[in-house]
Amino acid sequence: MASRTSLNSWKELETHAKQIKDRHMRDLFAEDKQRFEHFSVKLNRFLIDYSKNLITQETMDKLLALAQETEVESWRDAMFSGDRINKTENRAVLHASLRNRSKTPVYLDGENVTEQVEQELTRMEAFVSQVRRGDWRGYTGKPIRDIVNLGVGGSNLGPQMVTEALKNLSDHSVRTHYVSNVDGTQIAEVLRPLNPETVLFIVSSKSFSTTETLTNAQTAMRWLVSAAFDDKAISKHFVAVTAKPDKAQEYGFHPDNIFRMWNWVGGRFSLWSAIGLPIALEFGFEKFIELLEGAHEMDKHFQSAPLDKNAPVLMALIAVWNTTFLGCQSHAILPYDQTLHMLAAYLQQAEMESNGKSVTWNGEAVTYPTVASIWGGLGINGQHAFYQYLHQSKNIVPADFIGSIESATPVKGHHETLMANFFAQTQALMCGVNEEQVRADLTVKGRQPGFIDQLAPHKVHSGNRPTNTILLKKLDSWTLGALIAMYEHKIFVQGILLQICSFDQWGVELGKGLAEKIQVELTEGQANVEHDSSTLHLMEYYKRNKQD
Ligand SMILES: O=P(O)(O)OC[C@H]1O[C@](O)(CO)[C@@H](O)[C@@H]1O
Repeated sequence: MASRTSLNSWKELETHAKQIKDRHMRDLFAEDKQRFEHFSVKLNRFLIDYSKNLITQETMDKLLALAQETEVESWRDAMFSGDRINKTENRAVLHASLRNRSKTPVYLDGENVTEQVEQELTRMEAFVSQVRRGDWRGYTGKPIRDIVNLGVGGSNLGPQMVTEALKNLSDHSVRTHYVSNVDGTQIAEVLRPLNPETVLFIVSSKSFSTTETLTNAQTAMRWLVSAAFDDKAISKHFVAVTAKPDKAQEYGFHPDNIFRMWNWVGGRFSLWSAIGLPIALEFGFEKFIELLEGAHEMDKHFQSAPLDKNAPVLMALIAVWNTTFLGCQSHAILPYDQTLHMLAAYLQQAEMESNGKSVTWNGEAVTYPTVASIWGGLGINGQHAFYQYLHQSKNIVPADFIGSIESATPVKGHHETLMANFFAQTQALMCGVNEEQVRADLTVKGRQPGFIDQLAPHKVHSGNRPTNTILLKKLDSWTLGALIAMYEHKIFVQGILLQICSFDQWGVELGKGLAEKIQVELTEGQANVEHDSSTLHLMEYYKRNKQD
């Protein structure tokens, strides 16, 4: 297969990027009064405006030609129909089947995946209603009040992000808590106020071999048994979610307490599976289904909309344009919605674990920047923290601004202030303010010429800083499902455009393997002299001072 850099569209984009770098978005807006209409898409319950990027129609035509040349549509169809597009792990990529509310059959190795998903959803529904109705009882016969999810990465971030995002919709039948870190502080703090009689633990691990999660599971089991004085209490207080049910059984879980996921779901794309159990427990099964329905609507849009109106495709093209062709190295996620305070952390894993790679799917070194580093946080708080950097740093950081027309929790006088900032920021980042305007402004304010000379350069904002604006009608489970699915598909399309396998994560293995060896050396023996001198000395210093 031809390398990406040899494609006509790629070469044209490289040339075009050099030409457009000297243009300012301010002028592009002045030249095209219809710019918003040209560069925005309206979807059911949300709108995406990508007009505040350094693009023209020519740019979009060339980017769309790249999508054609890289056969985005046939890759997309291959994914939905269960082809093994995760080549390095020889796996299908079927997370969209988890929310296939149309229930169209999808076959993998002769088995109907849709049927398997429906069966597991039925089991989840029964379990959720048992727990929420108070029929699932703990070892002293009391109903469950607190759910503690033990999982890390994809087995934590998705459910926790969604739980936080929908917090205001909880009826408080149960409360969910999350423990992901193996640092004992987290589990100790979470368990401290809880009553073992009324806690249900979910051990969430696709592989059921993640040390951090299994260490937390052991601690939680000890905590429970030391209160119940009976190992049998475990089956009333522990369920597992995994793609390796045999391992969970070996660990002592009864088959009825094991919820299934599958190898064809990547951990970071798994919140739609039983990994989302904490969401269903806290908000009810109906809300969980609404989340799936919103995502399914996005799947249908992704599958059917023409490329130039296709939200995930457009978002991916813009991301590749900014990162690969214009050289921006990071990307900020800036929600103006308190409930989305974990979105940046969630997307960090989704995007960076998927596309943070430097070989193509053929194993050749990539010669172009792939994915930006993803970071961010609540917009309004960021304005008083890191936005200085966004506005005036030498580095250009493209950003996604995400806000809602209706507040999730209306409080008189708050939402307009929030949204005024939301709109002001993308305008300021795009337009900036030049020295002439700064001087004129200071003069009107009656400042002395000497003072103006001194201050003016500091007040200049170059502008021309790219942003996407995503405006939701209201953050609810349906819209959230659609939003997350949009980002998932964006990440996938980015991978296709860049010739990267988005669904493996080999880069996490080296450190994991080393940690296993070092843990033995820390607990049982000497540090291996073959470590580099920094690691060796750090370990020795650690051991010496720990003993002292
Ligand atoms: O669900 P598991 O198998 O415990 O894995 C947790 C996380 O660890 C990773 O494998 C990275 O180490 C992620 O991809 C995954 O989401």
